Amino acid sequence: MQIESISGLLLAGGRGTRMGSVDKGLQPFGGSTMAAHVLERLRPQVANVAINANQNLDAYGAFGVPVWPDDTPGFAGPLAGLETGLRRCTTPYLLTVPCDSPFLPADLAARLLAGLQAADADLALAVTEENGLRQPHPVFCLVKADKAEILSSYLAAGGRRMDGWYPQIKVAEVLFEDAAAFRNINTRDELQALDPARPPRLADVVSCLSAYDPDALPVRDAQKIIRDFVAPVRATEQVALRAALGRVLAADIVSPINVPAHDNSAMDGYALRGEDLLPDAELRLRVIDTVYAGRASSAVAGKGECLRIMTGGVMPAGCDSVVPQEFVKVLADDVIVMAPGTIRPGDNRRLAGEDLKAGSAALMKGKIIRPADLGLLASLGVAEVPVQRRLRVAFFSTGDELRSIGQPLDEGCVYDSNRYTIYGMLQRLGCDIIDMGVVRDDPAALEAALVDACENADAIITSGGVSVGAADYTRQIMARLGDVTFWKIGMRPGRPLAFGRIASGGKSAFLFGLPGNPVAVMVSFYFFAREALLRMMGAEAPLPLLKARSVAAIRKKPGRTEYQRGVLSHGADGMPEVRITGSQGSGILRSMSEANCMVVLHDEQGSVQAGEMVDVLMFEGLV
Ligand SMILES: Nc1nc2c(c(=O)[nH]1)N[C@H]1C(S)=C(S)[C@@H](COP(=O)(O)OP(=O)(O)OC[C@H]3O[C@@H](n4cnc5c(N)ncnc54)[C@H](O)[C@@H]3O)O[C@H]1N2
Ligand code: MOO
Ligand SMILES: [Mg+2]
Repeated sequence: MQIESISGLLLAGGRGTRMGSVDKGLQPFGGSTMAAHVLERLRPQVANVAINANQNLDAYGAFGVPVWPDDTPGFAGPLAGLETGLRRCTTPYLLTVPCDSPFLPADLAARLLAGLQAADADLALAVTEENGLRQPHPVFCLVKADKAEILSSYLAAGGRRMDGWYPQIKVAEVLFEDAAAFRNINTRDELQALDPARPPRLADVVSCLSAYDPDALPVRDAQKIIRDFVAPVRATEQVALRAALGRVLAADIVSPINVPAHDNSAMDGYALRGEDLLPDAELRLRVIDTVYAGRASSAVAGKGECLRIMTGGVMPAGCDSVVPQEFVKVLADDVIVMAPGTIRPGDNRRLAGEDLKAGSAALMKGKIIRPADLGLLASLGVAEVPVQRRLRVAFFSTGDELRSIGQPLDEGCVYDSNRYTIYGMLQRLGCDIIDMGVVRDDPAALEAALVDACENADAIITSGGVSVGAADYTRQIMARLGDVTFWKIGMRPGRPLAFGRIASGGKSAFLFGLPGNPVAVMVSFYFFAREALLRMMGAEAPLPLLKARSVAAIRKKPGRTEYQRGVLSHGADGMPEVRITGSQGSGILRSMSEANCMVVLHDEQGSVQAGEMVDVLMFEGLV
């Protein structure tokens, strides 16, 4: 075996000066550390692994492999690490890799060995070609272990250059096509930018759009950015079956049994052998036993025999069909007759596993559990189910003019209604809510509220202050706390929207800064926040748009999406029809309350003629 002849050495002995004198290998990366990533890629390629390190020896020791500091003192560079490794190497070859190149090729050892052997060399190093220039990577090298002496005398003479001892040995270069695999990470910025566990930035997500104008953003682009940016919360919990109602299933549920477990009767009647049925003559059968649901019979029906059977009773041996009792004549206690053509073979038999087969997926991960699902799970005997942990959503209203219920309504003030509509919408989604009340138009208060929310919630919903008014501090503070962007969306109502992620105290939360107007807040919630929150909960539940006939003409300009409050009912022909209700001003909550749906008039749509079909979103049944 080739692997058996090679030992691996992770070079982690540097000072990491370019990263601010930190130990590079131990820097967090991709959910662990850079060294852990390199080790993971190196291990399968070699017989054994060791680490060359000069600081934090305990931390490196925690990887469970030998840790060797340089024999040559004074941070003499990677060559000192190579020397240390060669002297301790117990196999014919030593392969070195640096601790700051986490993407190293999976076939590094095999290809260097092939190159070394083909050239009958003592050392093989990796090279790549970038823009026609040959780029050597001398720290990715495979060396014959018996060259330790030569290297030691070079070091002892004060030599430090990686290639300084090449004249004394035979060196082979091995060309690798994938230059990116040798990328090394030198600065904190590179560390962040290349970290596979790094959450995307809004700028990354936005760059996927062909055209992006934050001041004229189409609804569907805003929805796409939000969808691509939010990430599901990973935590799950096990709950008792009833407690799972409305929760999001965290794993597929595989049926442990057939449902039903046996072939059984769908009718109260007589179980018989289909082959006994006569096409054109009356059939007379002898009743040999009775089968009740839950009490099977051991009797076996022979030719001309049947069993009385109840709905749900297990089909007796030999029988494959059931005739309902109202279709037969009972001649005596144990004799029935039936007319020809009353049933066909196989009728009224429910097959084992016709509901669910053992081993098949009964429910898929990501499903929001409804009453039917509870029943289905119960039919499998499942007592507990894994669900996503509830999403924690903090929300508050902003504005000096807002008063809470119970406070006197001072001049120029309004009662805070947004906190109640948001409460209702979040409750229906099944979130754990943190109601943070009203926050004054004061930068310090606003910042404190956002920081508090960020540290305690997965998502934050605010209302007000995202437009351009003089007291709208929200924008500046949100932008300061994280990666937040402000949009003017091509829609009515709900034009301004803030969206992003803020961070504080090592925690982060997705932020939806909804506009203050009471109808705009609801429309923005339903058409932007709802799907994103569901996605964070691990569920995909696109808005269920239906079609209805518009009773009257609706004026509409193409080029923006309009959400009009509507009342859906049934027309004279029984088909659904919708009429627009009340004033459509974005502060008029009464018409929102009167409505039972929203009429959605899309970007490209112009005015609607009476009788034309339009999309509607029903409020009832909407999570
Ligand atoms: N010059 C411009 N002015 C406005 C624009 C614009 O583009 N240029 N956009 C308008 C649109 S559209 C909307 S929507 C609002 C959004 O404004 P804000 O998000 O900054 O919200 P506020 O100014 O704080 O409040 C607007 C309105 O809503 C009432 N409100 C706010 N919060 C509540 C609450 N919790 N309960 C009840 N009512 C609330 C508030 O009193 C205001 O009347 O901006 C337009 N202006
Ligand atoms: O569009 Mo604003 O959002 O009019 O209320
Ligand atoms: Mg404002």
